[in-house]
Amino acid sequence: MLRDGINQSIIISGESGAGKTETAKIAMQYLAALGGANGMESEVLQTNVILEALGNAKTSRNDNSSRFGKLIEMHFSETGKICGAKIQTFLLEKSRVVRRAPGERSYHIFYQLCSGASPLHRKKLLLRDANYYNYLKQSACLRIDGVDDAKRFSSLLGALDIVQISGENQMELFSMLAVVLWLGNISFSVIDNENHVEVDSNEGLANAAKLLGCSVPQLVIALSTRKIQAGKENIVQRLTLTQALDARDALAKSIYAHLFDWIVEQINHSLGTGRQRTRRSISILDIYGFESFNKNGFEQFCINYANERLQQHFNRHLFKLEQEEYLDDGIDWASVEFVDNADCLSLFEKSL
Ligand SMILES: Nc1ncnc2c1ncn2[C@@H]1O[C@H](COP(=O)(O)OP(=O)(O)OP(=O)(O)O)[C@@H](O)[C@H]1O
Repeated sequence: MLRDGINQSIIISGESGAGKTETAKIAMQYLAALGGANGMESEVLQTNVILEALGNAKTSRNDNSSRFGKLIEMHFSETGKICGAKIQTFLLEKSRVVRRAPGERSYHIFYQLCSGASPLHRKKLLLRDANYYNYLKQSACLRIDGVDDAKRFSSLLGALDIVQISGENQMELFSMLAVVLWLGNISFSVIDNENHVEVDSNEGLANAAKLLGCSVPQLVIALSTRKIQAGKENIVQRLTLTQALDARDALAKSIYAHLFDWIVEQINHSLGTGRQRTRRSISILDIYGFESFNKNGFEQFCINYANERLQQHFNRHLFKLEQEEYLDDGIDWASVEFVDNADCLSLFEKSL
């Protein structure tokens, strides 16, 4: 980069468990050692701790599997010292927050928070142990051998401080995580023979509403009814049990995905603000591997197709991919929806 004045990129690809994330970290550590001078390098390295807590999880293949793609752009001064960085993330696996295969875990941060939060945090967040929450206990895997979640939580707090996420923002982050957990404990009762529901009045409902800053009736309306416009009139309809469970899970996934984007924004703010912007950069791309499922050819086709198209995405920035869960066969795998590109969309639809 310094010799030729040309920016460099390192693309790390491979299937899940191949070692992409570890390799990316080693590459970052190497660049930080070469270009370290003003403390910025330790900020850049600490971003890994935060992003792994929020974006990595135990899967059947890898105890620390990245469930998102990451592009980190490290900026250097004329003399080759790190002077800033920018992170872009892609394709967070949202469905993991509400559902996953047995023996796998949700995102590390939930277990870290439940086992490592201080008594004061626990009180403010109305927090219980991980095995109290349906979203966490459903896959019958709360711990990872050799991993101390409480210790990791303490490292996470240190990293959040180093990256200059304020105490107030840290509390907001933890509150929203607690909301997600309490949402999973909200249940519904069927009240008629058309399967319409009302929300059970339990502590999940009360705590989620309190942490969200809304009233219980407001949350009840949001989770159990929908508004339909008929002419000039708004008609409120009760949801069926399936619809209400979907609405609850969609809210949990959406909060988590926004939280993830928000923390990346905060990190970028901290790594970029007031620092010297240069044109010299080395980028490291770490994109997670799609697992291979041998159920049928169509799934394999989608996985291959997605991988191929992902490469093009990063090369040409032509279209946007959005991860969606593939619901109707009960398998929790990542299908891919192509957006903003008629070509890809029509090919994808044809395959369906
Ligand atoms: N260089 C290395 N030295 C020691 N162990 C490693 C190294 N690279 C990988 N491993 C081991 O392999 C495991 C999986 O590596 P890693 O998480 O980097 O895979 P990955 O390709 O990023 O997987 P995924 O796509 O699921 O995120 C690590 O947790 C670690 O135990």
